[in-house]
Amino acid sequence: MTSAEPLKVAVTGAAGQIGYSLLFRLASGALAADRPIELRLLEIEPALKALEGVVMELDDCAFPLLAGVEIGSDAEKIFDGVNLALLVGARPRGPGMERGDLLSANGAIFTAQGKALNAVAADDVRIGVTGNPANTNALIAMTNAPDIPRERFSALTRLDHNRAISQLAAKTGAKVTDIKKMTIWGNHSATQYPDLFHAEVNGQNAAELVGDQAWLEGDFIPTVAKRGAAIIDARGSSSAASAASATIDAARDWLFGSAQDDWVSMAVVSKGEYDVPEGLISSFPVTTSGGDWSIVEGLEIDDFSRARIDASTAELADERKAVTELGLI
Ligand SMILES: NC(=O)c1ccc[n+]([C@@H]2O[C@H](COP(=O)([O-])OP(=O)(O)OC[C@H]3O[C@@H](n4cnc5c(N)ncnc54)[C@H](O)[C@@H]3O)[C@@H](O)[C@H]2O)c1
Ligand SMILES: O=C(O)C[C@H](O)C(=O)O
Repeated sequence: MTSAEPLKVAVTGAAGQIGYSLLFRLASGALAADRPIELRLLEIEPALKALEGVVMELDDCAFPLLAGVEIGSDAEKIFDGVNLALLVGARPRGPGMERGDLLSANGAIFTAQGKALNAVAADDVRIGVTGNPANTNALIAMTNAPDIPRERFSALTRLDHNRAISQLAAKTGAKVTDIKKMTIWGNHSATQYPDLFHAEVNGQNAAELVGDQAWLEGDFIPTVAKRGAAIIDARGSSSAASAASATIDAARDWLFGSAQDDWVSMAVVSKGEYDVPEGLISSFPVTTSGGDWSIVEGLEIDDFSRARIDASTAELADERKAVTELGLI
């Protein structure tokens, strides 16, 4: 496709909270500043009226880059020819729930959407899953789309990555732009492992600079891993604007490339890297270029990190077992 052609971007759950932030940023050029965009918005039938209202608002912004908007509840129509599918639509958790509690409620959405993408998406499609439990939903969609290369599926851990950068910046007094090579390993859940041992602050190793293992274990890791729950407690509903922002960060870097001197966190299918069981969609440090990601290899993993990566990937293996038993994959 030539760069003058609109990028066709599907968003599911478009009438939801995240959708309300995401659509306006997509349409205003946050994904591709010089490329027209066509939005394909999928919702369940009862939410289509609300979605019509959101489309009126999109119209009213007169966004120069917005080349068209289509809405509907038929996934095969909405996904037809899409270059990017952002799968956001799923029920959020409430207070006291873990994201894994949503497996049976949300899993079935991703079998149907995986099949529809398999049937009608563009050959170059990339699929980013934000709806929770994101890693296992991405696994379900990937397994139900056998003709789409497995590398085209990713689950969102960029929000966790951004949260970790923000916490480290606050601790060290650095700017967020001074922080590089942050990594989130594992599941987008409370078992995730935000890793400071490879992160850098102005080129200096972050764990050494902080020099405070008690803060790292007792403050930094739980604050990042439980941030979603803290926001639910404070706001009464789950993170939305920050989730939309991270969804765009992740898609932009995937499609158009990440910085040469840095890496980002993406949950992608494992080929056994860092002893993460093959076939799980687990978060890794990745670089991106030309629409492809590659896992940063060769990092030394000490016993502390190993135990945390293993705990989170064990949870992912349990989730895979659960959705296998539910007949979703
Ligand atoms: N990975 C992350 O970092 C991250 C961050 C925040 C939220 N989330 C998750 O994103 C999801 C959406 O959150 P939200 O706050 O926007 O929720 P929301 O309830 O406000 O919106 C979800 C929307 O999805 C729609 N939907 C339900 N089933 C659908 C289907 N089959 N097809 C299309 N649309 C469908 C609903 O009608 C609703 O409008 C939740 O699962 C939430 O937990 C993930
Ligand atoms: O925590 C949640 O349930 C929502 C989201 O996954 C988040 O991390 O904010």
